[in-house]
Amino acid sequence: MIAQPIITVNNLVKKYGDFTAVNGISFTVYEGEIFGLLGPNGAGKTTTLEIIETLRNKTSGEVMVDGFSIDADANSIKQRIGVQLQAAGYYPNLNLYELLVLFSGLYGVKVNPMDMLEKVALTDKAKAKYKDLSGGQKQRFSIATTLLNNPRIIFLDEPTTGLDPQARRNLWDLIRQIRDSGTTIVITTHYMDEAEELCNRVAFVDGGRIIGLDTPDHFIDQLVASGFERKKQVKQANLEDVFINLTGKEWREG
Ligand SMILES: Nc1ncnc2c1ncn2[C@@H]1O[C@H](COP(=O)(O)OP(=O)(O)OP(=O)(O)O)[C@@H](O)[C@H]1O
Repeated sequence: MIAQPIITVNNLVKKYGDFTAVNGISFTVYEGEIFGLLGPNGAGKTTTLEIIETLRNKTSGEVMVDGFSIDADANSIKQRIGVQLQAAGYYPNLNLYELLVLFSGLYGVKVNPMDMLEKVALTDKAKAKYKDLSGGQKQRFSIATTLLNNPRIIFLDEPTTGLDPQARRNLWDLIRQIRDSGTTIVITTHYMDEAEELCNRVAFVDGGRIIGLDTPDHFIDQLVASGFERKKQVKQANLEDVFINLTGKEWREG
């Protein structure tokens, strides 16, 4: 099957006054892939995502999402994408079940909150408040909210930052499950092991430009072929493997 483009970004520019945060970025995301935007702090990743999500205005360039232009059809795009809400949007007096009822109402969709919680292994937390969840549970709940409108694409901005090794790995499984069920995923991360593990393709962004775009395997093979060698011989395992081996793989936080 030929991969179909689902997001095309063409020569995207975003200026904040005199400062150019995004400086002529172009890339295509294909249906059904996990696409990673990688790069140092301040590279322009979040700005690029927020423009694609129709949450931020661009200065110039073209963006098409699932056949719709961000200029002409922002509302159609909003209906087809899932975006993580800022934690501030989680009303403190409502429990997870009630929050999902509220958000699905805002989207104008009918969902069974327990089905959504089951997708992210939080059914036993239905009556809990968001603030009382662990870091991993908060991230999983936030991912559940992106799935409410049965989106074609979800956007995850640093979804595993601050999580312990088990919680990260469990979140990777969840993200892969979502991809395997047919949803395209665009993700930013500062963890290269995560990008290598999850992403079908990655774009490196630096200074508002894309400086490389390929599969993780290709990037690594090319670097090795160029004669690159690690300074220190790497051991067969690392401290994270020790952590997982000692503490187990199961979900720790309920
Ligand atoms: N509203 C704003 N006004 C002015 N400058 C901004 C604004 N938002 C972002 N910037 C600047 O634009 C640049 C790109 O920011 P952006 O958040 O897109 O980077 P990022 O790649 O997502 O970084 P990080 O990895 O730290 O999240 C940064 O230099 C940032 O300070």
